Amino acid sequence: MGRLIEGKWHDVWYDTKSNQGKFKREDAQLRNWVTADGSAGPTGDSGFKAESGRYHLYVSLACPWAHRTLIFRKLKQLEAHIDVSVVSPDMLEHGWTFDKATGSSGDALFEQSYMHQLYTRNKADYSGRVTVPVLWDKQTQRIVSNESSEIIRMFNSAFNELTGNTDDYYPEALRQDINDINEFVYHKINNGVYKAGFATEQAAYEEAVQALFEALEQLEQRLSTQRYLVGDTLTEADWRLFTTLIRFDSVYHGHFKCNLKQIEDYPNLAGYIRELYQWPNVAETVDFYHIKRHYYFSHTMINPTQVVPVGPDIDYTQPHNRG
Ligand SMILES: N[C@@H](CCC(=O)N[C@@H](CS)C(=O)NCC(=O)O)C(=O)O
Repeated sequence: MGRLIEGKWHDVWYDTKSNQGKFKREDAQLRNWVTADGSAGPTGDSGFKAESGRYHLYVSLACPWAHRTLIFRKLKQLEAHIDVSVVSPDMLEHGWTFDKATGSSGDALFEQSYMHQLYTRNKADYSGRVTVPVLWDKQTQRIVSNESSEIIRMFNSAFNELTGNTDDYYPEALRQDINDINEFVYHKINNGVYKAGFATEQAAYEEAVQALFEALEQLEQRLSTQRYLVGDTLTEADWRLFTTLIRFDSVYHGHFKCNLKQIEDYPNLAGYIRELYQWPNVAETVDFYHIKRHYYFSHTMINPTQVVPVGPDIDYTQPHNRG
């Protein structure tokens, strides 16, 4: 794990010392948008028109943020239009790699060894973390975006004319409600598990775990009276929650010490993740080998032996019993 400083790779862990042992996530820096006509999106430059074969998606199958983009690629039938490279689950001194011997598909575009080389290809003197997912533009040879929440919005609508798929996971009428629940889920759950897992002081850890489990209780209640996070419409908010919940019992519960309960202990949440897991084409985006291997093997300051646990053994194909 490390970061680029003016284009040079440095192998450093997150700095929690200056922040009372608390993990603080940095904002993604590369924030352009693919749009149907190539006009500028809410941020960044124009010139990224939705075209078949023009964009390439770099992901880790372990990463919950990258996982969102893989799900949207399936839901919106973009497989024929956007190809993918998968990094190795092992993220050690070089950060994300394309080492085929340890589970990467290889870098389909440039046959590079390391993800940080893609960032310096985009900007030679780049400074910042080298994260996945990344959406790359083959035409301008630039990174369009390294922010998953925005990549899924592009996938949701920009390519509709190409695919003919007009399913909408961010419908106009529900946007305020979706934004509100996203905000809650992001801070308390998606990033909440990381705040617990990467905390380096007891108080910081306990604070994060309390907030996380209070939030899970609230979601369990919410799903007792409605099918999805925003009423009875499945939206992006559900997919954003799903990628954290599906990793919870396998890695966050043990590795990140989020162990007051498992998701399996919450009847509504347990049924809900099964329903989403069983959604057409979604199960094939879930790879528990990459998920467990990445966290337990890469975070050597949390798990120095790098031993990956065998369990838990959970059947997500069981009936979800949600009507
Ligand atoms: N805001 C980003 C966060 C992505 C992110 O943090 N990805 C993790 C993998 S789960 C990563 O690449 N971490 C490497 C690092 O922080 O150095 C997004 O949602 O796309």
